[in-house]
Amino acid sequence: MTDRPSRSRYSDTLDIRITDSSLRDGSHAKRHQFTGEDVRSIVSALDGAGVPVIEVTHGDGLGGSSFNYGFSKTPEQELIKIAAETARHAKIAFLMLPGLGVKDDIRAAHGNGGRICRIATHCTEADISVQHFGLAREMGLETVGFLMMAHSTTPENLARQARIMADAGCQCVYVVDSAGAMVMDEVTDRVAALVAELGDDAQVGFHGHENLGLGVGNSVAAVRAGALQIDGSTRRLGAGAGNTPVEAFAAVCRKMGIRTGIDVLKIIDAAEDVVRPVMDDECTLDRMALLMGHAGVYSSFLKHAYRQAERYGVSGAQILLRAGERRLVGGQEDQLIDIAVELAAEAR
Ligand SMILES: CC[C@H](O)CC(=O)C(=O)O
Ligand SMILES: [Mn+2]
Repeated sequence: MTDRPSRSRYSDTLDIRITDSSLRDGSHAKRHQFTGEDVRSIVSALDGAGVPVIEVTHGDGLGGSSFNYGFSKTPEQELIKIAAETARHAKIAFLMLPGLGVKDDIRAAHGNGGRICRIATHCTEADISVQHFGLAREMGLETVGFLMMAHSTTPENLARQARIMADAGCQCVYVVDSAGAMVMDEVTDRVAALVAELGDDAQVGFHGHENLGLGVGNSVAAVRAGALQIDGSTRRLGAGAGNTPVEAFAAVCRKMGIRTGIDVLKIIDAAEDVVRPVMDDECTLDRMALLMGHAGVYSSFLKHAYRQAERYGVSGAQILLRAGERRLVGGQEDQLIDIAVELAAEAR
């Protein structure tokens, strides 16, 4: 990728670039229990199907393995190393949230073969990413910025935050629909605002969740508005109802004449034969997931809400609805416990 990306297509051979996040966003759905063998088999299958970028990290990014977010079964740096040793063509990406991960984690991920550093902040807090983008660029890493919970601010504000990331060295800023709460026009407006603001300074990307069943449709809207990088997860393996299914999106792109470099038949097989057996359950659009899209709740809260509902004998749906009312953001997982305690007290 060059420093001054094309605005009309990703490269000479790709119209857009797809990043598969099954081994990072999918970590939420697996309660962070991926093994080295899971990573080896999934990376091998995705790489063989032509997926150009594969993201591997704890679901909450570097340093996420903790009491608050859930401990990893296998250290993420080991998983990144296995992924980099397995991939023959795909680049390995890793995610970090400043504060949860630290600069030494970026250095370690680079040492283990990670080549794309994706830095995520809440959509109004891009300023906390500045030094991390600086470090990543100094190290020769490709950089991506994630503006999370993008439904919760206006396109204009989001564009201002994207400008902060781009000025800090971010080469592609993503509109991140963390809650799967956006409908097509909202995606179009936000992506278009970032494209207008960033011009040739940085590309624009879109990361969707399926909580309203709109992952593929929203991703198409993003591409139409000028996004050149799109995230998805094979078999939707991601938080909430999962992410935009890569195999479905690749098939839709093929029909629309959008070049992704992904072999549709191979990725369909990988989804069924390799990714599904690793999953505990399908990522489904059930009541809890749909409520998240409806109420604008961070998708990674889903498993936490289930756990606290069971622990305190209260309704998981009520926990999520209150989380939406309070506009909780990523990092406030502990407040789900407070809500569950409150609901239990109210029921007495
Ligand atoms: C780092 C937490 C989160 O899962 C990032 C992400 O994928 C999102 O906000 O959707
Ligand atoms: Mn996500």
